[in-house]
Order: sequence, then structure tokens, then C-alpha cells
Amino acid sequence: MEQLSKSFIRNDREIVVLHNVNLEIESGSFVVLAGPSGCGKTTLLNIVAGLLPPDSGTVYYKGVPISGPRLEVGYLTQKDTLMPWRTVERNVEMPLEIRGIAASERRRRAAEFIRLVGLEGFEKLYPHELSGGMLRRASLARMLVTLPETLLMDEPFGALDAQLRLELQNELLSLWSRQRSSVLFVTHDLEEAIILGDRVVVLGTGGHIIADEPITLPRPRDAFHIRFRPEFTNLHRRLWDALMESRLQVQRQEVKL
Ligand SMILES: Nc1ncnc2c1ncn2[C@@H]1O[C@H](COP(=O)(O)OP(=O)(O)OP(=O)(O)O)[C@@H](O)[C@H]1O
Repeated sequence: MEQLSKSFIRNDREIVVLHNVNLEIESGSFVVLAGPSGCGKTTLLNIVAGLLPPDSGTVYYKGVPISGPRLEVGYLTQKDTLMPWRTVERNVEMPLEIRGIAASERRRRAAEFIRLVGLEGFEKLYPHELSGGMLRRASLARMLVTLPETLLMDEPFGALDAQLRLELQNELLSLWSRQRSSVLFVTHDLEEAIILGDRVVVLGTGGHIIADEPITLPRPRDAFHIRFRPEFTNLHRRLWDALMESRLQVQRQEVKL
């Protein structure tokens, strides 16, 4: 991302959400963007996904400027976007349908990913029959079924209870270790950021980078136990200060507006 800027108009006033943001993400790495609510994380992800044009600046994907969404990039949004009239299995098959893959192959691949996310036995259920955790698992399967080389994930586990969140973090880690996609993951939960990331970037107002910390904890990681390591506590302390600074910046900006 090079010199990305984006503003919105609210009540006839301009809100500068991103101002000249520069960030480079290495292929195959797991990068977490952390920051308080309202600092512009979703806006940044929408621009990277090619869904929202920046006012200025450029996003490059493998060195080429992007001009819209790309099939190699999967996006898991905060809210579930499963089709309510389709069963779990038909939802997971959908991206394969769009790519024109034959029905038998679609069924085979959907079944494989449904099993990987732990939804075996629930294939024939409709979204309204699923719990919040199951909905997230189904969305995850639908995103992963095309084996995207890059994953964009916007607070995918935010609405879940603490234990379920840890379970899904472990599942994501294990899926990622197999596939090694590049991941850009957004969260406001610092523990989640440290558990998952190779690198945690804390954003302040305007998308200003307050901290950019490599996470040197060994892999494979276990979301349940890694928090008890002394290095985890040290990283948490350092990033917590950056997050508090960011929160103050956002609050000051909100007061001005
Ligand atoms: N379409 C829009 N029109 C006007 N303002 C917007 C629009 N989209 C986002 N904003 C504003 O931009 C700012 C950043 O929003 P954004 O959703 O990117 O933040 P965030 O860090 O992802 O927050 P959260 O963690 O709550 O999702 C907020 O002040 C929000 O109100």
C-alpha cells in the first residue's frame, strides 16, 4: 500500500480515515492489523480487497496496481454473508460454481472443507439453523474452498464467546500452516493478534502506524496455552501501550467531530 488516503463526509464534515498510509506485506506472512474501533481498519481492508477506491494512493498486488476484486484473494467480512436460501454445502460450493467447476468436483471439494472446519453432519442445514460459531465456520469454509493465495479477514471471530474464539483461532492456525496463504487479519483484540500473527501493526487515527512488532513466538502455536509464555506477556505489554495511544487518538478525533 503506497500513500493511501481516504476520507468520508459525515454531517457535511470531512472525516479523514486514512492519510498517506504505507504498508508492505510479505507473501506468505500472517500480518495482523490491530487498533480500536473506528481507526479505519475495515476501510483499509475494503480498499485492499478492491471493493472501495482510495481517494489517492495505490495498492499493489505482486507488484501490479489493483483496480478491483481479485479471484486469488478471499475476504471474510465481519458480518456473515451466507445466502439464507442455500444450505451449508450449497453455500460452500458457491465460489466454485462462479468459477465454473463441475458439480461432482464442487461437491467433493465442499465436503472436504466442511470437514476441515468441523461442520461434518451439518451440510444440509440452512444458515438460520446454525449457531454463531457454526456460521463463522461455514463462512470460513466458503472462503477457503477456492484455496485463495491471500486471505483478508475482518474481525472474523469478534462476536463469539471467548472459548469458541480460541477454538477457531487454533483451527485457523492449523489450516494456515497447511496452506501458507498470505493473511491480512484485522482485530481489536491484542491477544488474538499475538496468538495468530507473524507481525502485529497497530494503527492510530488516519491509519498512522503506531507500532509494527514482529511476533517471534514459535510455531505451531496453541491459542489456549501460548498466553502463559513470558514472551507473550512482554509482547502484550509493549503493544498494549501502542493500543492505548491509538484509542486516545481516536477518542480525541471523535470529540472534535
Ligand atoms: N461509508 C462511510 N461513510 C461515512 N463514514 C464512514 C463510512 N465508512 C466508515 N466511515 C467512518 O470511518 C471511520 C473508520 O471506520 P472503519 O469501519 O474503517 O473503522 P474500524 O477500525 O474498522 O472500526 P471497527 O473495529 O468498529 O469495525 C469511522 O469513523 C466510520 O464512522
